[in-house]
This record gives sequence, structure tokens and C-alpha cells, in this order.
Amino acid sequence: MPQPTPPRSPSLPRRLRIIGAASGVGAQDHECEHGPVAFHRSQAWHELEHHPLIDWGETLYAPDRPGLSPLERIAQLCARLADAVAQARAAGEFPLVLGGDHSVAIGTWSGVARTAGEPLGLLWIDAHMDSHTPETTHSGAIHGMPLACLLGRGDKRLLGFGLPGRQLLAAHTVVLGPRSYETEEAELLQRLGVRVIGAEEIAAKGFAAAFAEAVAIVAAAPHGFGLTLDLDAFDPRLVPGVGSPEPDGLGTWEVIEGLRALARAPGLLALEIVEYNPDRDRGGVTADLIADLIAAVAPPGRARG
Ligand SMILES: NC(=[NH2+])NCCC[C@H](N)C(=O)O
Repeated sequence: MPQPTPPRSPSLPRRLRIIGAASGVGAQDHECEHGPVAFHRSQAWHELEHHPLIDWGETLYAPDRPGLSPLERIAQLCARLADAVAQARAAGEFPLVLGGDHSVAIGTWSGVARTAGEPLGLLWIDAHMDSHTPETTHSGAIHGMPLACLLGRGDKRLLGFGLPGRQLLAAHTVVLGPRSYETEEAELLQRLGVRVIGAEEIAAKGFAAAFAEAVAIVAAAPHGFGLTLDLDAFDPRLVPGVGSPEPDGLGTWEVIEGLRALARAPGLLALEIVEYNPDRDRGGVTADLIADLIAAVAPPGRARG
């Protein structure tokens, strides 16, 4: 049985285990629940699955029993997801969670923090801030709340999957790319001391400089860090298959290049890609991008053929 990888060792090479988290119930429109299965069936995955160091572990679903509220369904999925991610890490593998709406981040990063034993750094790349609490949300949608939960603020039923209290160190958490948010969530992040590098600041200094600054902050977390990438961070003209498209956004190449560099950073513990909505995809371009993002962090390996 391989031993867990110590957090500060270089991230690569390690086997990458993909865990699908098929939740749509955190959003107003549930279409993202089809994301993991659609990607698993796509031509893009078909080409990637021959990679000798990438495996599809399993796909988890939000339970669908009558009488369960959306929050209870998300809580049950996140509990199982946290365990699956922790198991992958205990087996010495690198977990890559594919969502599903962004509420699944509660499970992913709770599982990673639990195995690290201490709160983490996290780079949150997104068009939104996802930092509402039940008291401040305008929509009631739980995919608008996961970052607040991971910082220890939110409904108690969503806070118990990892470390007691918080899963993240606010001082080593960065939100990169937001261009659609409400005042209350921006205020919470500011109060907690989370660095937010919004779309305007990125436009002013360039993506490469903004990304480098973000990585320097999160990678300085003493017990490791993660990356969660909401596909709606990209410009929907390039990446249409997302749950909550917002005008403008990041280019694809700059982020792929950034991920390539990040994959070599010591301390990167896991990766998450969320909000894939296959219903809105056009000609598979979003699935192709997901495959490119996975390939960017995968260890180099010869194809099994
Ligand atoms: N993961 C996402 N797509 N989040 C969108 C959140 C949008 C809005 N701020 C809300 O709370 O409803």
C-alpha cells in the first residue's frame, strides 16, 4: 500500500484520480448534474483515458430520495465526496474532482483539509465569489455559498465534513476573476482578509501577473493548497458549456499555461473543475477544454495506446 504523499513534496509525478461529483441541485438550473457523465462519454475523455497516469475513479451522485431538501442532498453528496477525496490522497493519488455545480467544493476541500490535518490555501478561479451565507444570499442557491462554508461560515449541516471550524486559511485564499457578485459576499471576503483579484484588476495588470500574485499567496500556505476552477471564469464565447454564463471573462490559453506551471508547484494537493453544463456546450468545445486542463496538470506519461 503506498504511503500518503507528504504535502510539501513536489506534486508530480503521481497518478491522477478523477472523481465525478454529479450535483446540479446547488444551482437554480440543475443541468450541471449531467456534467461528469457527459464528459466521461465525450470524445475528449476518450482521447485522454489512454494516459497511463490518469484514471476515472468513480462518479458520485446527490441522493434523490423524496423529502430531502436541496441542502440535505448536497450535504450527503459532500460527505461522500470528502471521503472519496481523502481515500485517493491516502492511496498516494492526486484527486481531480469534476463537477457538478460549485457546491461540491465543500466536499472536495473538506476531504483534502482533513487529510492535510490543517487548513489549506486555495486558489478560487471564478466569475463569481460564491461567498454568501444563508443570511445574505439573494437567490438561495447553495452554489453561491461554498467558499463561505469552507471559511467556516454557513449552515451547520454543510460544515462537518473536514476539520472542525474552517478548512481554509483566509490569508492564503485568493478569488481570481470575479465579475459578477453581490456586495455582502465581497464584504465577507474583505472582513476575513481574503485577497480578491477581480476582472478589472486582471485587465489592468494582465492575467500572467495576476495569476503569479495569486499563486504566491496560496502556495505559501504551510500545509499545502488547492485550486478550484469554475468554468464560468472563462469567456462564454470560448467556453459556452457552463451553468451560469457571465459576459467577458478569461481566455483559455492563459489559464492552461498557468495550470502547467502550477502543477509543478510543491504543495499542490488537489484540483477541482466545476459547473460543466453539457446542454449549453457547442461542438464539444467545453469538453475539449476540460480535457486540456486535466492534461495540463497530469504527469507526463506515454500513452497506453
Ligand atoms: N457557482 C456559481 N455559478 N455561482 C453563482 C452564484 C450567483 C449568485 N451570486 C448567487 O449567489 O446566486
